Amino acid sequence: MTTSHILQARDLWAGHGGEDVLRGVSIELAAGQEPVGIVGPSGVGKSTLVSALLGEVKPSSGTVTWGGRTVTRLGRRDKKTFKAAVRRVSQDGLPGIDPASTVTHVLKSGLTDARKGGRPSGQSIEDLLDLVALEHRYADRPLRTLSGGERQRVAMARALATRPDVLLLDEPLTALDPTMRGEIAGRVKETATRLGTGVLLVSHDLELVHRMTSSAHLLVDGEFVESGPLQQVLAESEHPVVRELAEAAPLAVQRWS
Ligand SMILES: Nc1ncnc2c1ncn2[C@@H]1O[C@H](COP(=O)(O)OP(=O)(O)OP(=O)(O)O)[C@@H](O)[C@H]1O
Repeated sequence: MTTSHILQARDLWAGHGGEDVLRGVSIELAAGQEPVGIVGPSGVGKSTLVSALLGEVKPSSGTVTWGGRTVTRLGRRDKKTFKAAVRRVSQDGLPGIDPASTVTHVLKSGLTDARKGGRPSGQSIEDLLDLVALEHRYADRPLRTLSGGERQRVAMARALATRPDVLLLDEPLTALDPTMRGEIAGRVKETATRLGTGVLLVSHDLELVHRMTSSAHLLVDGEFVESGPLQQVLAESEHPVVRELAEAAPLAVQRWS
């Protein structure tokens, strides 16, 4: 039995090269929670927040904790548990992985992470391919032969292999065409609901955020300037940057009833 912990940032200030990008962000993520979105213009710190939540960027002030422990100071054993419990899928798909690796090899690494982190996932390679609508014949394909969108789907399947408590999705489906993006988003949402995985979705794609999450934070210059159901925030906010986003939003998101 694995215990599920809360991943929490409190009054987080963090950035790069001694310069803070995030200025006092607080957020809580946990298993069983409704998916949450983060929306904001380019360069406001969305990816930095995800990196800080994973302990890759150290706060200059404030805290990021998992089950009450500081994520940058987890011991070896807790790190393995954390790695399986909190998973990221980024725009890059599968950075740092040998392009000659097969899809099966990549997915097995996810299942290994699950085992090392004490999360027996019980899923087969075929189950994982089904989650992201990839045919089973993809199992033997080397990564270098996959399209960008197919790689992103393999990355998503690998992240789901541990049945994580929290999934951090940082522009995870940008390489997919809109139809496939909608299809995979639907499957991920359904899988996350079934597994009780809490999802944080960072995206420029307002339609995707609207579709996958029930509430969103609007991040501007490193601060959450609005939070709530995306349509409502876009309709009601008087913040000038949010107004700009609202005016550029697709009609399906602008329609507020
Ligand atoms: N490794 C790094 N070293 C130095 N500066 C960085 C680094 N990573 C990000 N930054 C800077 O931090 C700021 C925030 O970047 P971040 O990637 O978090 O923004 P973002 O909101 O995710 O942007 P986008 O929507 O364009 O992906 C930017 O000004 C960026 O140039």
